[in-house]
Parts: sequence; structure tokens; C-alpha cells
Amino acid sequence: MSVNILNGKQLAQRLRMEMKDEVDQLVQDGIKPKLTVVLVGNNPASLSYVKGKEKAAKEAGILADVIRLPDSTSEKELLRLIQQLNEDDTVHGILVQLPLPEHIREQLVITAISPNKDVDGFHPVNIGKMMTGEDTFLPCTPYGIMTMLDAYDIEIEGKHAVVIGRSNIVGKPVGQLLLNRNATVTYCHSRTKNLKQYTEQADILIAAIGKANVITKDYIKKGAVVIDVGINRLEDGSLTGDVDMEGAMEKASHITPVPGGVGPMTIAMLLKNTIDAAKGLNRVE
Ligand SMILES: Nc1nc(=O)c2c([nH]1)NC[C@@H]1CN(c3ccc(C(=O)N[C@@H](CCC(=O)O)C(=O)O)cc3)C=[N+]21
Repeated sequence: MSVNILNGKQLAQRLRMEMKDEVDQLVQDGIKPKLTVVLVGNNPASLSYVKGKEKAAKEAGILADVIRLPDSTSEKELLRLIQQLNEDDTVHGILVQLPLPEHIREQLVITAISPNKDVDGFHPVNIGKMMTGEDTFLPCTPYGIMTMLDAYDIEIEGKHAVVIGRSNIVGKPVGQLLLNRNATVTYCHSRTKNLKQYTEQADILIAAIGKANVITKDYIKKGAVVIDVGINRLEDGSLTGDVDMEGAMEKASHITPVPGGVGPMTIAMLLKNTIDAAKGLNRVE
């Protein structure tokens, strides 16, 4: 049987069109969804991601305001800006682009964002709600992965999901969401010994490592669903995932491409969270 390519780009495009109708309805009701993105410094990858978010938001009829601050911005100044945005009723979603410069404590900044406007789903309150399985803003990449699995009718319950990577923004939350859906979840990471012995048992393999093409076909069980979260830029400027796609296609039943897989879904889910925030969903306090 041949492999199915999970087309995140196409699915994200469809979702954005559906969201546009929802936004038009909200606007008729007098609510214009607005996302404010805060970008500190000029990390070239961040600049390019933020452009993508801005464009996608505008296409869906969502206001996207990008506040660009210099590298020299102090932690205090950033916290003050977040406080202002928290109090600004025209702003429904706040996203502080990561990574932040080293002199700023990321966790402090994330926690300063109102959980009601935390469209990244990174605030401890929202992480807690995710863990207990309540409705809340889910982190966009894990949410995008789950949406893609569902859109392609991939069964999760009872499957062995192996997550490689334990970042707060991808690895940890995607494992939790899979667990919430009754998968058996194994986490692997940079200190895991004999990675292959775990990955070759995976019905669903999530690669969120950040190293180009390290997951070769020997790591993959025949018939596995392979989700490649890696976005690695090669010297020639091209993008590639953590999975050696060509080899993996010989073993996998389903696989996400890079680009055009998880990345576009991440942005679509950011827009979904922003619309939900504008509707007043997931509020606490
Ligand atoms: N507070 C915060 N929230 C984030 O969600 C966040 C962040 N910080 N920091 C950086 C990462 C990375 N990220 C991506 C989103 C979309 C693509 C994406 O659309 N990728 C395209 C290719 C884009 C290209 O060509 O460069 C694709 O995979 O097809 C990539 C990366 C969000 N992040």
C-alpha cells in the first residue's frame, strides 16, 4: 500500500476559509477579532514566521498588529507593554514571539499574559486546563497536529504514540493531548538511550527534535503515522524536517511533509484561538 501525504497546507487553507466566514459573522455582531504579536529583536527566522502569521490573519479578516521592539528592550518594558495589551479591550489575542533575548525571562513574560488572551496556550493556567482535559486555548502546533490526525481519520485510542522532544511548546503538550485521547504515550529526548528501540514500536511517531533528517527509515515501524515537526534550514536555503522523508515513505502509512505539513496548521490554529478569544471562550477569573 502506498503512503498518504498529510497535506497540512491544503487543510490549513480550507480551515482559514471556514474561519473567514466565522469572522465575517463576528464583525456583523460588532466584534473585530484582533491579534497583537510582539516581536523583540531581529532573529531572521522569527521575522519570517511573524510575516506568515500576519498574512494569514489578514486573509481570514483578523486584525494583526505587530509590535516590533529592539533587542535592547528590558524585561520591565516588555512586561509593561503586556500589561497594556491585557487592559486593551480591542486586543483579543497576544502572542510574544519566542525565543526572547537572553536577558528576558521567558516564563515570567508568558505568565504575565492574561490567560484569556493567551492564544499560544503557553500560560500555566491554560497548560493546567489542558492537562485536566478542560476546554482551553491549546498550544498551536500540538493543536494543529491533533486537527490534522482527526481530519484524516487517524485512530488515536489505544495506539502507541512516541514523541521525540520534550519542549514546552511542542513535545510535552502533544504527548498530553494524545494521552487525553487514550493513546499510550512514550516520551523520548536527547538523553534517551537507544532511541530506535522506542521509535520502532510507534504507531504514531512525532518527531520534534530540531535536527535535519535524523529519523531514517530504520527508526520507523511499517505502517506508522509519521508527524514531522522539524523545520530545519539547510545551507542551500531549503527547508527540511527531522525525518528523512524519502526513506520514511517506504515504511509509513501516513507522513507530513516539510514544508507544507505541521507549519501551516500551527498558524491556522493560532487564528482559531484568536477567534475563540474574540468570542470570549475559555475565560477564567
Ligand atoms: N510565541 C510563539 N508562538 C509560536 O507559535 C512560535 C514561536 N513563538 N516561535 C517560533 C515557532 C515556530 N513557528 C512556526 C509556525 C509556522 C511555520 C510555517 O508555516 N512553516 C512553513 C514554512 C515557512 C517557511 O517557508 O519559512 C511550513 O512548514 O510549510 C513555521 C514555524 C511558530 N512558533
